[in-house]
Amino acid sequence: MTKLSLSKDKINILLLEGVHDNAINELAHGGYATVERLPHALDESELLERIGSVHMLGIRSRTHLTAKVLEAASRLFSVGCFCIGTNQVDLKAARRLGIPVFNAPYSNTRSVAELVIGEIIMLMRGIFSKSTLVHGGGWMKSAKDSYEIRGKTLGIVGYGHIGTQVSIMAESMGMKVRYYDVVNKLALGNAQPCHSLEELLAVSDVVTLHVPDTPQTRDMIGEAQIRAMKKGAHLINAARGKVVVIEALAAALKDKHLLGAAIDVFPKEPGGDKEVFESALRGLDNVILTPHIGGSTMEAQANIGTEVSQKLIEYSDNGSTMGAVNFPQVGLPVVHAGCTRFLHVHENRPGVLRKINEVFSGRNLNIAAQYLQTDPELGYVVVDVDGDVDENEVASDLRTIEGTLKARFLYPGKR
Ligand SMILES: NC(=O)c1ccc[n+]([C@@H]2O[C@H](COP(=O)([O-])OP(=O)(O)OC[C@H]3O[C@@H](n4cnc5c(N)ncnc54)[C@H](O)[C@@H]3O)[C@@H](O)[C@H]2O)c1
Ligand SMILES: O=C(O)[C@H](O)COP(=O)(O)O
Repeated sequence: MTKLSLSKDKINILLLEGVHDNAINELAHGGYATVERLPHALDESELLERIGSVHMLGIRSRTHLTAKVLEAASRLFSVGCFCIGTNQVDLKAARRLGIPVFNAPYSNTRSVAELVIGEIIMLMRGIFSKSTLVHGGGWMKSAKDSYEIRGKTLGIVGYGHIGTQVSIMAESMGMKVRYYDVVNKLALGNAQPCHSLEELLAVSDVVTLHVPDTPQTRDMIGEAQIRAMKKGAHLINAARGKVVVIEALAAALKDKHLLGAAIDVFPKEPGGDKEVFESALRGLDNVILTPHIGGSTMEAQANIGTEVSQKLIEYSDNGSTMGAVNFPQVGLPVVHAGCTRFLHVHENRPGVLRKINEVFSGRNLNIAAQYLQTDPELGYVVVDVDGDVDENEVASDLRTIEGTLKARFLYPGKR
């Protein structure tokens, strides 16, 4: 019979991209010691080779989990993105396969916000080009194109976790803050909303982007938007690379329409540290280029390591999907004493719940507790059943119900 649940020592965990030690420690503390950690990302073919034996996978922004990889992941039951962004995962495919995806929605927020604040000052003082000149033995003592940030206008596109942090810090340093968001957001401090992106671009001395990668934000800052910015303004992108059309930005920097830019994320980023970084921005004056390190601080990585592994453990131990980005959210108490917990993920269609209950009533099993959460497409049911029960048999029957995406029980050792 197919094994439908495993003891913790048989749960294979693969962590990619140098996830912090805290993740390993937290997992070990939770009883999960079969962990392999690699310092780098894997490409699609490497993932396809290895994914078949993995039960829990941890990645950061460089690992792309395509539908093809997820479909080959026959044992995978959860994914942890040890970062904020989840656009590198085909979330719909993961849902369809009954795999919840977790992330750390704000553990590196402060790190990105601090980097942006530093960059605003560096850009407006032209520090990067001046420093490069001095490194080369040059000397150019001048105030030309050097400005205080006090009294200048910062335009924030995307007033979410990071955007609002930047807003508060920038105001406390004397900047005026304007922001644009597609959702109505509470203005913090004296920040003022703009009715359109165009309005924000026209009034800002520095524009900083903090939107996710979505079909709506792809190429959001192209030729027309860059030319709509004030002459002599600066652009910062520490959000996602595909938001800015790099060639249009490079042209505007070359003809001095913009005086500077700080770019941390790129439409095409090297797959590893040994790959050469190619970009039209390389070598341009007063352009700070960083290798996607907005969230790469010791503090952020440590916090993320703990936060995401806790979510993976909760789901594995308990079935809780709180914090999953692609799944109905079910927060669960510990399993009722003397009970077995079954987890069932299914397409949200009429009759599934009835059939699930029939599997238990048909065996004269008493349901001690039941938790259900659905969204328009997906249903997630957790059932605690009293007394002696042949877990493998019940789980097998649950799997035969039409519309089932995943069914398993919590291994007795986990209770
Ligand atoms: N450089 C890095 O290392 C790094 C680190 C952390 C996060 N990030 C990226 O930063 C981005 C923002 O992160 P966050 O935590 O602030 O996210 P968030 O979800 O808290 O905020 C994003 C905001 O953008 C708004 N938004 C969405 N689409 C928009 C549109 N078309 N126009 C205007 N506003 C729009 C949303 O309403 C939301 O308020 C994400 O893409 C994340 O992946 C990068
Ligand atoms: O989404 C994020 O949190 C950032 O892009 C950071 O990603 P990283 O963990 O790959 O540095």
